Amino acid sequence: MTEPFGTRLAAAMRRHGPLCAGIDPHRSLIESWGLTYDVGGLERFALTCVEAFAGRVAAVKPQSAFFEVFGSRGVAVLERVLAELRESGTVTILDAKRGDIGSTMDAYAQAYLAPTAPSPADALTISPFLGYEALRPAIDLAGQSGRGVFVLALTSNLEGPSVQHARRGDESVAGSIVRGAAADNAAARARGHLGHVGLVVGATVGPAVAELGLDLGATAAPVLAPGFGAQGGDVAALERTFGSARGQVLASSSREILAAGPEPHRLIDAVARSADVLTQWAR
Ligand SMILES: O=C(O)c1cc(=O)[nH]c(=O)n1[C@@H]1O[C@H](COP(=O)(O)O)[C@@H](O)[C@H]1O
Repeated sequence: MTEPFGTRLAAAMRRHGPLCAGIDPHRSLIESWGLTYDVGGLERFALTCVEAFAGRVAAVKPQSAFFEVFGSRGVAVLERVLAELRESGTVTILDAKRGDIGSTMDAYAQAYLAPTAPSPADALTISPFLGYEALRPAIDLAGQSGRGVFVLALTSNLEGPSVQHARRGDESVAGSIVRGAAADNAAARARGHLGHVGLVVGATVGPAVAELGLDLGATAAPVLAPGFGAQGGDVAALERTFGSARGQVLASSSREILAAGPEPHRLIDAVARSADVLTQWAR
């Protein structure tokens, strides 16, 4: 894999619009598709998503938890999903929010981001709340392998601000994460490219980016913005939150798109509708 993650993702966003389609096989969704909530139903659901999304969307984000809930057979389905998306050339972001002490983080990095990873993704979501530098093995290995990471900064859930807005001196926790990503993307930024260290900033965080004084535009970070759709985030919310950094934003939507299933053509239409709206906004 020679081309860096940031440039591959930017090309996919230009081609398909800045939408990431999430594969979150909730029990209620599987059942609403007329499937049984078991490994067979999971597999049918997830592979239908692959059929609809592969080659049609900038990125696909399978949520690991919904596969892990079925044990090793569910993880095998996740591995198949990643393999089929990889074969189609679609950018994959595995949402597993890994974060641990550095020596353990190294094993997570080997598991998902190494050239030898058994079931690699193009990028992995990671959690910095054991300290940004604890993530170093994943950040560095991703860069070396042409892969990426998305570091949680301002999450879309109501509980996030109690940690992420906290300050030490003048700097908020989120601010220190944004500063870390900017430093790790400095070389890509100097070349005018997106870097391999992305940030997660929810589409629902409202004025927090501005209030905390975060300059996302200076980070060269791709910004994954979950919360678009089912959690209430829309284009107006994205504009309020990201403004001039809009060119870096990859909005992510799961339930709103998945509710259009099970017919693949309806999923394809749902993705196209969201991608169109986002493309108009990002211009
Ligand atoms: O990292 C994420 O993707 C994520 C971060 C965040 O702050 N909020 C958030 O909702 N997510 C994930 O994004 C997806 C949102 O799904 P929907 O609300 O159904 O679109 C879920 O897989 C969440 O785990």
